[in-house]
Amino acid sequence: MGESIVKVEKLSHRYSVQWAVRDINFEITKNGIYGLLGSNGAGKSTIMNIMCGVLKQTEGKVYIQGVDLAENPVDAKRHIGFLPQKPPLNMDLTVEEYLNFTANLRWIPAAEVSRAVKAVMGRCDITHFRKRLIRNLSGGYQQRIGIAQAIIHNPKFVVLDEPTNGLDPNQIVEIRHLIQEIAEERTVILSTHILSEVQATCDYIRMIEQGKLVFAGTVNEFDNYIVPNTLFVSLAAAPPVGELAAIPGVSRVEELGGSDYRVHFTDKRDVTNRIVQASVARDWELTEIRLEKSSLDTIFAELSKK
Ligand SMILES: Nc1ncnc2c1ncn2[C@@H]1O[C@H](COP(=O)(O)OP(=O)(O)OP(=O)(O)O)[C@@H](O)[C@H]1O
Repeated sequence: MGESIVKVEKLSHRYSVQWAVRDINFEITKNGIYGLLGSNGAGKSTIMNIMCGVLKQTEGKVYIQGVDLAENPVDAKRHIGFLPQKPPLNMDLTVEEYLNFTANLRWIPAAEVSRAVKAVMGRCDITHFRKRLIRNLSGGYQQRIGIAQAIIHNPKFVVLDEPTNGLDPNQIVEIRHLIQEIAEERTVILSTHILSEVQATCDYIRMIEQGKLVFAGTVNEFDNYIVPNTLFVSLAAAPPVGELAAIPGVSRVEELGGSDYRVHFTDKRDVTNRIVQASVARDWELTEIRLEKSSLDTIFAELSKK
């Protein structure tokens, strides 16, 4: 096991009377991209704000590189870069003015500010916009500036709260790419409520639901853990539903209207083959067959059962 990058111990947080986060424990010892996944209101921002020292927890401990965040916030924060859900941009500054300002906030020595700003603008591919007012840039570029301010002091640990939220599909691809680049040298934790976002960008998943940690592992482990168990099948020459249900391995068939069916199964590979073979043999005119992806709600329901 490598050195501890982040350790969260018995973390709980209460806003007035309601617990938003309850008894969260995890440790990160390997570099990579960690996805903090959970539906809206699950507690992701609360955990991230606490891990970055922006919100003081009700109970529990957070250690960054072994430094207790509550006891030595200045030391611990030198290792943290944070992009909150609402990027802290000053729209009336130019990109360069704003990054100079954030470099000072991050205790970069005066003699090194200009070099650090230049380096981070190059890293985030915003150098050509350095003289532009932030308000005049697109959402994707504003998000790049948000990421630039988070890494200007070269932290080991970067926290990005919903970094692709509100961006268009092209901007999402570009920001994901940038996140993957910056994660080559450091640990990144990002939050999202979109499962495909985690699958596209992350190496590891921490899943939170109703303030509790319900899964911690690699993206592959997550995909294997939550195996979909339904197929969508479309048959132009629809057979009596009993014939489909009689195929070995099929546990139940739902009629979705027209020529569409949802087939519940116990073994994916066998059932897919058998449906294709039966369709050819009996002229059912198969036009579509695909695994149905589990929604976050279904996954959460499955995880709660395990
Ligand atoms: N300042 C606050 N005062 C009271 N309750 C709050 C406050 N901030 C968050 N909450 C509540 O705490 C719970 C967790 O919220 P949090 O913002 O951490 O969730 P989230 O997973 O980040 O959701 P989202 O994706 O919608 O931002 C929610 O029930 C939310 O309503």
